[in-house]
Amino acid sequence: MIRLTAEASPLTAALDAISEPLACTGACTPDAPLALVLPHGDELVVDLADPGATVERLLAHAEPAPFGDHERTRFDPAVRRALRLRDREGIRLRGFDPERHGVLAQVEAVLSPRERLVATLTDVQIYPPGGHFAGHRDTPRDGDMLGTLVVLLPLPHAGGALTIREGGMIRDVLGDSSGVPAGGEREIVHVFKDMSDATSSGRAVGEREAEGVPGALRWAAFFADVEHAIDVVREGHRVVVTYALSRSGTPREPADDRAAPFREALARELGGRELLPNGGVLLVPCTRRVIAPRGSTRTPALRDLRGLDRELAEAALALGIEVRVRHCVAAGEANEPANLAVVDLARLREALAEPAVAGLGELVTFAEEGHMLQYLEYEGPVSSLAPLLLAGDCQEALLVRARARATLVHEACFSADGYFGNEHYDAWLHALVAIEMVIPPLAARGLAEPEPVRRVRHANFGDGTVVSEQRSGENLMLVVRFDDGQERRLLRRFLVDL
Ligand SMILES: O=C(O)CCC(=O)C(=O)O
Ligand SMILES: [Fe+2]
Repeated sequence: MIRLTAEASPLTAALDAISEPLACTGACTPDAPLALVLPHGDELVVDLADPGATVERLLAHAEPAPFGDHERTRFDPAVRRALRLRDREGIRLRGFDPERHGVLAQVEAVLSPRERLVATLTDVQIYPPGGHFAGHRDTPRDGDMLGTLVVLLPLPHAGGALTIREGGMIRDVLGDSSGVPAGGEREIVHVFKDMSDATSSGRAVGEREAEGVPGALRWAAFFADVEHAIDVVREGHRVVVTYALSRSGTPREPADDRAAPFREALARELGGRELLPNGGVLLVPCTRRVIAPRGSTRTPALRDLRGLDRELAEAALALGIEVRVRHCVAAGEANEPANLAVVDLARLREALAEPAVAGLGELVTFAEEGHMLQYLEYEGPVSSLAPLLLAGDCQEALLVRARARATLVHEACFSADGYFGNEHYDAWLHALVAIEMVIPPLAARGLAEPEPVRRVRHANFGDGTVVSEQRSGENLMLVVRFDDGQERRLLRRFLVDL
């Protein structure tokens, strides 16, 4: 029977205590008059004294911005109403550079502590009054994409907050230019209410308040697979410069060892008898999706893991444990059926990597000790959560982190405004994965097998369990805990084996 260690386990407790931010924000001051330098040399000056003329200049070079609806590029103002500069390739923002201003280092510290990032300017977007962008994830451009950096130009506008959502919470990360405080959160109603706790550790961090600094640039960076949206702009024009953040392959020295509490808890568990005594797989669903090549059955590599997921895998490796990464499908958990997410199978199929879709079966609800577990039957070329849940006598354990649970459940209950990309997808997809930690049996961990339980019977005291044996001269004495709760020391010959 699967062991659900979601609540009680010291391992889940250690995991859930680790903070795992989805985003970070900050502000900085330009070091030259701001201008967008187009590839052929034209400059679109950002004149803070004359925002109207600035916007006119930008609009003269703009075209409607589309969005990605799976493989299609679409225009629909109900989903996205925005413009973008036509000459996006090779454009530069004079007065600001993510590396030079130290923004990249701040972003790395939060989103990629162990690998340097590269920022590539991808878009300049103009949200006019009424402009907005519905909830979406940023379409992977390649396997190295990690996140998105958004830099808000200091032009006056109201509304247009950038919000990120995961597990049913919306978090404001970039308010409007009047300085709506960042970090506010409100609940959205159409997804799991009871998942709200699961997101509490996902604070946007690092906000250095830009208020009072005229012309300051506010920025936000987030993992590309985090669902985010731009609220309706009520007044003025909201102009942002966006950068793709990609892994560079250059290692980085992390300031702190975030995974240490997990590594220490796992080391303790490995030294005890509770964790998978016969050996087995400890399955840890990931919080972040990985980017998988479309149509490929390739097993994701450790390096494909993002954020804390990778650090957890490395923590297990450091203890000499074999670690693998596998695809998985959505699973949900609740204490009563009414709280289970309504899984929209059609939408879920669309969100999964293609090889996984063929194997999707029926939605199954599973109850164990008053706990409901919902999952999808799955038979496919890549392994998933479902066969694990179906295997009655398996020695595997599922370690559901609060944050990963929110991710998995959220994946299964998309909002009414859909699941879009910021461009159509082509070769790459976001895919849900889990880390498999292969736990050796007790003997291989240097822990002897537990003593077999020995039961005995006494004519007067009834049945009991042998606690220890003692020699007393010629006599063998047994200490027996009888079923009445009493422990008695008796001569061996007055006891019969059961
Ligand atoms: O405008 C923003 O703040 C972000 C834009 C965005 O989400 C995108 O281009 O994908
Ligand atoms: Fe986006």
